[in-house]
Amino acid sequence: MKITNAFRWDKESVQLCEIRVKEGIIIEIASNLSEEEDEEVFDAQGTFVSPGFTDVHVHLREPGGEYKETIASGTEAALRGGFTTICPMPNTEPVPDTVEHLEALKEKINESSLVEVLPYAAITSGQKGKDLNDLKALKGADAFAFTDDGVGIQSAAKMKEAMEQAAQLHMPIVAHCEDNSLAGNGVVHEGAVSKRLGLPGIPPSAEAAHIARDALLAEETGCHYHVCHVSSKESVRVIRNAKEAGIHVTAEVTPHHLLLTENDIIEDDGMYKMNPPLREETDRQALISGLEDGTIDCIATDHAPHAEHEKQQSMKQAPFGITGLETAFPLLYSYFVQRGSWSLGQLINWMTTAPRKIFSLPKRELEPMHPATLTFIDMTGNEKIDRYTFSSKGKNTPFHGVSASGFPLFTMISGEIVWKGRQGQ
Ligand SMILES: NC(=O)N[C@@H](CC(=O)O)C(=O)O
Ligand SMILES: [Zn+2]
Repeated sequence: MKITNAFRWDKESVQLCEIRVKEGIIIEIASNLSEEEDEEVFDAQGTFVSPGFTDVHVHLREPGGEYKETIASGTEAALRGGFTTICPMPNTEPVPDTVEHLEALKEKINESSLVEVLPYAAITSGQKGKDLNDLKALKGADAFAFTDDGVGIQSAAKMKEAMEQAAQLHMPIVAHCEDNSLAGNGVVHEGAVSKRLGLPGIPPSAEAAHIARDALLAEETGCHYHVCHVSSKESVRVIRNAKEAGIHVTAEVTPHHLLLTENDIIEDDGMYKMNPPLREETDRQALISGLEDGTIDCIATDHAPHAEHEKQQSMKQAPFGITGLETAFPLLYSYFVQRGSWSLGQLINWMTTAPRKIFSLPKRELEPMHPATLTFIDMTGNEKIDRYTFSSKGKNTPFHGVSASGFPLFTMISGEIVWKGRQGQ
């Protein structure tokens, strides 16, 4: 197959290109490729082509929470957002905390996923923070990495034990950093908005204290420690210091923490409730500079679908989380790339190469010998985000009605167009 009329990021600028694909693999890329007899031609219609995005932090809810999302609906949302590899978190029912549970989950994934799905296994039994799982056996059953995301591991001793074992297995420990004794029953950032709305707050130290503790444990044990959804300037500082000390720490940031602050919360509205919470403008700026200077390694959506009746409640009642797969690229492209803060190359790197490098996944570059697993993005059109058109069952986004460019037009996996939903919409 010859892909024509596509633009790509070529070192410093966007260039028109043609891509030859044989048996699902990219074999040639040039501004003009020769004609081959009887070759199928795919007209990319002037879209921008990128390797499919990788998201190392999503919630698919299956098994146990199928009313919020299923593997089928979540992976369709991934395709629609341009993601071709996603890593679901283990806060499901049951939790993938045994080989049996993980195997059952992998079977469900084989049956219904539309993209590559690499599931995490939990660190502790039932994610209760008490009994360590058989990490060696879970690695043997292809766990992507270990995490109790959704909840922080409260005991430092338990975290150390997990890291000791993970280090021996050369597997990362991925952490939702939250000290419950500091977070309490908080629902928003502890600050102006928690005061104005009379809601219990979550101080930044609830996150940063865990990161500091765990960075020391990672140093002691030699474990690779990855921090989920960093939200505060204090956390960025702690991670920067840890990296400077040579500790193997990596970190991710979500689009919503890069784009929103507590000031976007006008009233007591469950749609703005997420964990960690939206913080202050100085935090948002620290996250942006942390990403730009390499303190934060990659972007992950923390796609957290919930049912409408759950999110249309007040802050105290609604569950934490917002969806992200179908809005991540357009929002970041429109806000940071179109306005000139980032190059397209930077954004693509944080959503493709960087997350794969953190977790030593096979590279997916726009280069010969790499799989033709590609996302084609419409860079010129502009449309309003409409949560009712989401493939995800979770319509819970605070970005409904926001105008953006950069929506994927089609997604290709190993040379096959597997999604072209936006055509003619
Ligand atoms: N981020 C959230 O607000 N919620 C996540 C849990 C998590 O990632 O911590 C969820 O499972 O809904
Ligand atoms: Zn989390």
